[in-house]
Amino acid sequence: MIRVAVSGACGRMGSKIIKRITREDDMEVVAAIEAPNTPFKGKDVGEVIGIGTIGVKVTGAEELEEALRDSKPDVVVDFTIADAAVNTVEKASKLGINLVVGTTGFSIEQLEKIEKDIKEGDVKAIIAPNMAVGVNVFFKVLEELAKLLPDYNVEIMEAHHKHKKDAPSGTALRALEIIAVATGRDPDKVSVYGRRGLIGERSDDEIGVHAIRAGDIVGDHIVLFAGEGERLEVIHRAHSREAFVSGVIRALRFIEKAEPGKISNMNDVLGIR
Ligand SMILES: NC(=O)c1ccc[n+]([C@@H]2O[C@H](COP(=O)([O-])OP(=O)(O)OC[C@H]3O[C@@H](n4cnc5c(N)ncnc54)[C@H](O)[C@@H]3O)[C@@H](O)[C@H]2O)c1
Ligand SMILES: O=C(O)C1=N[C@H](C(=O)O)CCC1
Repeated sequence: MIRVAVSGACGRMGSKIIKRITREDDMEVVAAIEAPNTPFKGKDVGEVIGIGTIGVKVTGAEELEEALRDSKPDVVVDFTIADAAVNTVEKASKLGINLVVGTTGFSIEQLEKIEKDIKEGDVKAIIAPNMAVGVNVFFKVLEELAKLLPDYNVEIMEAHHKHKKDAPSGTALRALEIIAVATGRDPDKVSVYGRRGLIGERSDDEIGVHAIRAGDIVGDHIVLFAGEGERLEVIHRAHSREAFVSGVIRALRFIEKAEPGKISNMNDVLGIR
């Protein structure tokens, strides 16, 4: 049995991950962590998320370390916000517990700290801004297209629900990085986030990144490659969060095979080269 602690347990993703784990034969939820001083503290997480009692009480993140020591998970899954995920990685790494992190919105400094903690703890970790299988194939297609169409103008557009806190999405930022690196550009130098005013002509080098927030959109990503008289568009649309949850389950089954002390991604899980 894979013993799993879920941080962000009552959120949109955390609750769906817990529901799915309870239906799998080879894994079980052993801890449910929520925001510090959560009103759900002490309640059975199954009751809170509407699946009935599962025998795991919600713990506030102020007691994260004790909760991890007591419940002895093999893996901590984190779908929270960047600051919280950095803390999860620090505590889990110190305790030698493996990690599956789907949280997005990290700063460069936060990513450096995460990398350092995982290295020092010598734990196995899968961190990916998008766990959907289709998105990870989409990344591979983007890399190939960027090499095939190096002088086409690239624009990246993403749309998500109105509750999403970070922008642009982690997925859009990964697409930017993949396309820029594949064409020998520095993503930080060529990215242009939205456009407004008398900005002059577009340079061929730049890559535009645009974020839409509206209603209950689960997650759309559109990348267009435009040349003279034509454009090629690659689109991924998530219809349901189950697409991400399925990726989390695959990551949980893979993690024992990941390299310790290093951050693995969904390419490693899915065998995409
Ligand atoms: N990698 C992927 O496939 C993928 C898919 C969907 C969402 N995400 C990312 O996952 C994150 C969460 O998304 P969501 O839609 O579930 O958000 P959400 O707001 O519904 O859920 C986040 C939960 O984390 C809790 N939380 C806040 N601070 C905490 C702390 N210190 N410790 C523990 N829990 C804490 C919140 O109370 C909330 O219940 C976002 O960064 C989002 O971009 C990634
Ligand atoms: O709902 C969200 O928030 C999502 N965030 C991820 C991102 O930022 O890329 C992936 C899909 C859903």
